[in-house]
Amino acid sequence: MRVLIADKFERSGLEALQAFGCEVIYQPDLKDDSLVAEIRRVRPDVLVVRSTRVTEPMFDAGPIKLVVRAGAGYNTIDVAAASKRGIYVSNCPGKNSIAVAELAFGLILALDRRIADNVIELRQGRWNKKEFSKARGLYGRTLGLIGVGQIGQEMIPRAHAFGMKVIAWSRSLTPERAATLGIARKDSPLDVAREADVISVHLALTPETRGMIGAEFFAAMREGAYFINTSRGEIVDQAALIKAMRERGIRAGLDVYASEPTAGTDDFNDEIAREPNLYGTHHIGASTDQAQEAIAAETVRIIKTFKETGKVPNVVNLAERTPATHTLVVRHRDRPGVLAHVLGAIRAAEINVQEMENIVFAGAQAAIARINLESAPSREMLDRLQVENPDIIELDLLELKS
Ligand SMILES: NC(=O)c1ccc[n+]([C@@H]2O[C@H](COP(=O)([O-])OP(=O)(O)OC[C@H]3O[C@@H](n4cnc5c(N)ncnc54)[C@H](O)[C@@H]3O)[C@@H](O)[C@H]2O)c1
Ligand SMILES: O=C(O)CC[C@@H](O)C(=O)O
Repeated sequence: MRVLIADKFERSGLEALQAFGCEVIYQPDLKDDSLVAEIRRVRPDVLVVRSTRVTEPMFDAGPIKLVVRAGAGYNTIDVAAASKRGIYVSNCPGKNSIAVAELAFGLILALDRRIADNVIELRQGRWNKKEFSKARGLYGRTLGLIGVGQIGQEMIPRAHAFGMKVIAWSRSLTPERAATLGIARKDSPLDVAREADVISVHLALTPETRGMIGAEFFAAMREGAYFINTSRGEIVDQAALIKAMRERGIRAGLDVYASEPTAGTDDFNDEIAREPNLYGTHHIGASTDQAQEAIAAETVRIIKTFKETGKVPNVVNLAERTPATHTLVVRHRDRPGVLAHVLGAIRAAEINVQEMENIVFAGAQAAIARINLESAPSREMLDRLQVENPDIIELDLLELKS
């Protein structure tokens, strides 16, 4: 199996892939046209990326079967184009969530004590205890989470350790789950904005979350509250944030920006970087040794499983629901030709097959096939099938509940 790695990747992961027989091509600086050209030249089975964008021309350039996002967010991959071609896209959920929560807390503490400004003045040879002695402190304050996925959940015990109360909105957060986590559930992001002293955003970037945190949200925030975003820049309306920083004293800690470069070093001239109320980092949330080792190990597990079983862990682009309306259950003797016979009849009736599985009983004398179909075969067709093939023991048709 040939694996092209088009981003920075841990040595331990490279060695592990080679150890179980993968041919590894490690080209961390490839992107855009140079990546298309390399895919055409190398013809990889698997493409591994971090922030590198994966676009449709890359899928047309070679026989890629699997794209592994060595990280959590996969908005930089054209998942729709992959799905159209039957190419798996997998990610490494939860493997860098502690690192991101640590950075989010670093930003919260830094904003509260204005640590970066302290350091800058000290480096300039200026003692300014008078100015920097003003801080609110975190104890007893309220942290508001927008999104309680893997990272959001890591924020909770850290906030509790600082004596903070936690409130949260997340699209699937139930009151029971909130109670288990020891947090208060809010009905909307705006309810969180109104009640929190510190807000931290931990959403995936999707068409629904793009621009979700905008002017109304910032207007609802408490004057002078802190706003942290380590998820994706595009979730926030940056112009509205800058306005809130200038007019309402909102302090922001950002690790991500809609305009951020994909390369490791580049110019960055976004106006937000010059705002005095911004403490910004360089999309480094996931960049601890621990997190990168864990991401590499998970990437290796995904590729090893694929190589050895044909199955892929953590796939993000399988259909949640197919157009299947019925399941045909075929109990049969485990002999050649039975399933071909059934499938032939289904094809003749012009019925499309969706999912299909065949399980075999101990001793390999009998098996059951479950075939999900886009419409129901007629009773007459089922009766005929059974008469025509003595290896079919029984046929059942189940209607799928919508
Ligand atoms: N700064 C970094 O280096 C860094 C590192 C890891 C992840 N991230 C970003 O943080 C995001 C969250 O990571 P995670 O590990 O917690 O992921 P996760 O999948 O565990 O959580 C994602 C959250 O987004 C919510 N969500 C998804 N689609 C939504 C929709 N349409 N509407 C409302 N909510 C929706 C989910 O309900 C969940 O709460 C990632 O998607 C990634 O973009 C950044
Ligand atoms: O790989 C990185 O450095 C960033 C990864 C991060 O944004 C993620 O979504 O996991």
